[in-house]
Amino acid sequence: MLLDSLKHRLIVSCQPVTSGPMDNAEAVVGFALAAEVGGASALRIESIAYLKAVRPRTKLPIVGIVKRDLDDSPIRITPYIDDAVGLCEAGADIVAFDATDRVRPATISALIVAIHGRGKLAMADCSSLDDAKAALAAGVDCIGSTLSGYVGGTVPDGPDFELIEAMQALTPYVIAEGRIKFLDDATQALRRGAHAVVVGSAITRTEHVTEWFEHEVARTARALKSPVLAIDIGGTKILATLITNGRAGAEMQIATDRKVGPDHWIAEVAEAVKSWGGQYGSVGCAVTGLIDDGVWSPLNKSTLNIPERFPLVARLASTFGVPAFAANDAQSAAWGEFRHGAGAGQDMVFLTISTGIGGGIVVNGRLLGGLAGHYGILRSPSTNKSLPIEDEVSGRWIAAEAERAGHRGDAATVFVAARAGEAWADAIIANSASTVALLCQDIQLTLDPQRIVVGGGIGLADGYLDRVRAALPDLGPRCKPQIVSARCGRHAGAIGVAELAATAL
Ligand SMILES: CC(=O)N[C@H](C=O)[C@@H](O)[C@H](O)[C@H](O)COP(=O)(O)O
Repeated sequence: MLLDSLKHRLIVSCQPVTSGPMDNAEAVVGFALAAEVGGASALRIESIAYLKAVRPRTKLPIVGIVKRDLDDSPIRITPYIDDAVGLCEAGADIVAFDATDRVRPATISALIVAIHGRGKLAMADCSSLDDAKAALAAGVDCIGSTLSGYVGGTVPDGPDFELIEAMQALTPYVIAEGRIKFLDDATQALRRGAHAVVVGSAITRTEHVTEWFEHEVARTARALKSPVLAIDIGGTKILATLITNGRAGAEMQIATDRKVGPDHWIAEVAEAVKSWGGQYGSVGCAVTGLIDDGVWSPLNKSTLNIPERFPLVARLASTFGVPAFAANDAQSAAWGEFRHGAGAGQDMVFLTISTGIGGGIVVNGRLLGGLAGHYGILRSPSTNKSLPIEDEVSGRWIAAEAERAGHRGDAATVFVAARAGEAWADAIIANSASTVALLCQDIQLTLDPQRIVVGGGIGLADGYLDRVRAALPDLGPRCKPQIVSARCGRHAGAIGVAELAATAL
């Protein structure tokens, strides 16, 4: 039957926005013929008049509907028997009607009798699985997800894939319809079991499509010109800066008072940037530790002792009076490098090697959140399994090793000594670099990123990355990580979190 010929095919709904400039037969016929040229397998046409205009111009099957706004019923699609009859007579092959469980002028059974009596197929536009069950029990030939999201409450953004998937248990003739806007929506609908897919607005409602683009363009324009207040809270210092489109403007820095907590740090920053009030529209905060749903928890209390589950985003929003966003600092820096630095828009892993080790992962153009990239606390099989890897690599470890070798000083002094040819210092740096080399190799073998971007005081110390590259195991050229130096410097976290905030908010 006709429905079988529509298996895995595209149906284009050509419905002008009522009273809009396209609300005339000529425009509807134009859209219908353009859809046919483009390869549509069927059309969905609204109103008897437009169906009569389209019918003689194409051999494609047509799903016909009549839309009405009734005073005494919320039923909008083909509410009356006369509508169904008129559509059949105007040449519809399938007549679709509102099958929602609401006060209605004509029963579902009566509509089906009228449609089947004229040799046409009946399609139930459903809002739920219960609608679909009732319509099938009454004898419809196919069911659509058309009205999901339109029977009360806020209309969701995307298609109702769950309903589409669940409907398959009832019949093979499930038509995915409603808010299918992107190529991926259409293919997903088919993968999740739809028999055919209807696209309307995204193809034929130029007013809507224009609006979608305009909205995004205006949003981006706002983001590009309005600075974000970016705050980077680290174990030793707090940096606040105004970031506009990846560039740092005014900035201030204060030492992190480790004896107090986040409420105090936020209050301190608010006081220090008071004069910037009114210049920014949102705040982004990069922090050491874990951010889940705007809530901040420590991962390593020795880096910074913060309470469990601190409501960071809520506190920032109430303190600064603008929408707020927060992310882990190394993940933020990864995003900063990806968008404006050495990542160059390629899939990458970022490592910051300084007092400890942090990291972030960008895969398929998306920054992974949660725990992803917290390499510092990894217990690597290639190193001492009982210790986090940062305890065999970082600035703290380098200084501690130096002391064990009888040389007091910080990591920088060890680098100076190594450059001066001191064997003890050279051995410590070589050890740290070879552990990082193994980490980079493990990263390459798990994620195969296009580049590994390394930053941080140790990572960017003169000659360090060359040592890392030299210490990579020889697994052949295909397995070799591309290790490059970070470019956003100390602003990487701020730049990244500002951009994440601008996008998320
Ligand atoms: C809810 C309702 O009245 N839906 C109508 C049903 O015919 C049309 O307005 C939609 O355009 C059609 O379903 C296609 O959906 P979308 O335009 O989202 O691709």
